[in-house]
Amino acid sequence: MATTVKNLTESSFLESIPPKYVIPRNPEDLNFGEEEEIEQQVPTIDYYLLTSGSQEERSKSIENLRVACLEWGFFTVINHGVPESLINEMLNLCLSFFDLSPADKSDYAEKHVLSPIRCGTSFNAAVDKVYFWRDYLKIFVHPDFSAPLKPNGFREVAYEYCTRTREIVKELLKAVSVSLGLEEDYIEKSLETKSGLQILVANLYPPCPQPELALGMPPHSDHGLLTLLTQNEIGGLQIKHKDKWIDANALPNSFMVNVGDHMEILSNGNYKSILHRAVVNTTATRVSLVTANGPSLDAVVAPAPKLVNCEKHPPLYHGMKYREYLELQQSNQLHGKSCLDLVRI
Ligand SMILES: O=C(O)CCC(=O)C(=O)O
Ligand SMILES: [Fe+2]
Repeated sequence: MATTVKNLTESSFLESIPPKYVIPRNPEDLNFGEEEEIEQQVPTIDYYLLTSGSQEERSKSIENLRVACLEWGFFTVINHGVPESLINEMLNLCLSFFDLSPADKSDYAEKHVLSPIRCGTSFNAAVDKVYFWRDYLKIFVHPDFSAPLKPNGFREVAYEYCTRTREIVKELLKAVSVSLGLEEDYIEKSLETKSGLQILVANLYPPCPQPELALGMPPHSDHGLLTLLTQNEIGGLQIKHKDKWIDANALPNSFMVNVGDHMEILSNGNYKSILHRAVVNTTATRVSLVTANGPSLDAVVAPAPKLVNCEKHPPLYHGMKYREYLELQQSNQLHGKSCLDLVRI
């Protein structure tokens, strides 16, 4: 297995990064390190008002969600009801997983991209031309729940965490359906999200001696419908908004949510998946905790017929089975929206 970033940084004192981690700069990264401070404008969705508010509050929240998906592809969810203690426990257990010995992790190391438990470094070390400053653990947690045997307690806490976040996604998907002018249960029914794929991803970004030369994750969009992200107190997520990279600074006890490629396809391009990346820093280890929430693996995802009208709104994407898309995206280098480009008409 390729050396993890954690081992690289802990085994000796590093003054510079190995050449394999130096990211070639391209014009889209010109403002690297000069991100605009406009995080206060990132839309916020109050989950309590959306799900338990009055009819008027729900309608207003759905309208906020529509604008967030349309103009940003990204929003922050507050008042979601998941206890902070559960989130912290999950973050700590992920850190403990990365601390396990190589022998304890070997069963999961660099497995096939559709294996239920997989850990490794970079994005896909077998194909990455440059390595990213990131180690990861990816677990399929729905419709079948998997979990590593160690550390102790991981299984129980992950089960609870994933159940709670899936409930939030279910409610958000209903609201997104309505915001697109579809039946409330349209996404649930057409993409069989009751048996939808949920993947829990833990990302570890150890301190990096030359953060301006490396990236934790390259610019990319996510597969699936909605990705929920939380992190320890260290920031690093950036989103591309109106052609500029901006820091996505989390509000306390919130989830950052991004629109995934399959939402873009289903909405026939009305809601675009958002490009994002992770930057690293010299001083602190960052851990981010992601749940990727998608259709059923066997669902064929295509634009909703109601959003297609041959003259004004022709279909913009071919249908493709989610399993095939996922395998394609995860097996190749992660690069912008290159996977989505393959299904664009
Ligand atoms: O750690 C982050 O901020 C980004 C993680 C991410 O984009 C992903 O896991 O897909
Ligand atoms: Fe992502």
